[in-house]
Amino acid sequence: MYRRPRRNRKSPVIRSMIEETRLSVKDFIFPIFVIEGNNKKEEVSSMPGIYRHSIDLLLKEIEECMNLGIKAFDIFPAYPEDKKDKYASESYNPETFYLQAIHQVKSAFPEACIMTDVAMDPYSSDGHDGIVENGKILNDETLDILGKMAVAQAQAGADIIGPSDMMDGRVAYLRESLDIAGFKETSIMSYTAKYASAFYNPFRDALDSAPKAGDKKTYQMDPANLNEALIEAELDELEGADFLMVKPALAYLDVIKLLKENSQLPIAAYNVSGEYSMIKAAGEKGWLDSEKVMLESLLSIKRAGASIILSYFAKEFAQLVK
Ligand SMILES: NCc1[nH]cc(CCC(=O)O)c1CC(=O)O
Ligand SMILES: [Mg+2]
Repeated sequence: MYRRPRRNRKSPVIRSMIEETRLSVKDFIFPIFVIEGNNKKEEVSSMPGIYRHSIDLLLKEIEECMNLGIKAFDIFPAYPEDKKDKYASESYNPETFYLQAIHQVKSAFPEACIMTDVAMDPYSSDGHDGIVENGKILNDETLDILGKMAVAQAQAGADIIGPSDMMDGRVAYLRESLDIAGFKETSIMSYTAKYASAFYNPFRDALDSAPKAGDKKTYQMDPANLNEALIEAELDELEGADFLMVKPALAYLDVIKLLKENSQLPIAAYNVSGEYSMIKAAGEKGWLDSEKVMLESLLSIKRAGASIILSYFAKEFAQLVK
């Protein structure tokens, strides 16, 4: 035997020299939930270790993360039912607490990178990402609301807006809306290939944003499809997206790899709520070593081709490598 691959595995030093993939705190965007009020920190029941923070405590949380080297955050609002309506009007109300939260975070930490979500669901009384009319989710009529929402978020200080609703034509529409409003430098991270996944449930618990009727299959992609992700990617590139995102991550590593091979844009992957909760739950039961499984899972997402990982594990990862 002349070829013995095991020689390169014989010691920790050699193993670490030949490591092909390395995770860094710089790879991460940490999704964080914000609620109205003061001095509030509520744990999401289906996401142990993940909280909804009022703005004052959100600032503290972000400061802690910044000190750990996490510099990018995706902030999501949880609104009470009485603030929701059919047209998600609260989403672009300049007085609304979410926009204030973005403004305060950006003022306190100008060097942080703040991403926001552009979709109707946290503000929609129907719990859908678009306007619902006779059981249909309207595409073009929804774009106008998304445009107002994106401009309001950019105005509040968002560095990157993340259209997450899978409406057609939204990247072009938002690019134009932002440019006309003078926000030429606001980036767009498109949720390019976002699947109609059962892994989003804990997130919908966190925001109380589950659809009141029906599902999201007429806008989010069928988990069976791969070619369709290429169509979505091509359109988002043409429409002016700065980053392409795949979501969820772990059950869609092939999609991450495919987009990486077919686009020169940076690829992001969203390691979603259910992927987090599964590992946490098995860890709590003592069935898995959740820390090791976390590291292995995050590594697999990067190995597949994602240069940016949105993950609820971001802070824990940073604490671990500190
Ligand atoms: N458009 C809303 C949105 N933005 C991010 C997620 C899910 C994130 C997660 O599960 O962590 C969702 C839920 C959905 O599409 O129903
Ligand atoms: Mg699309």
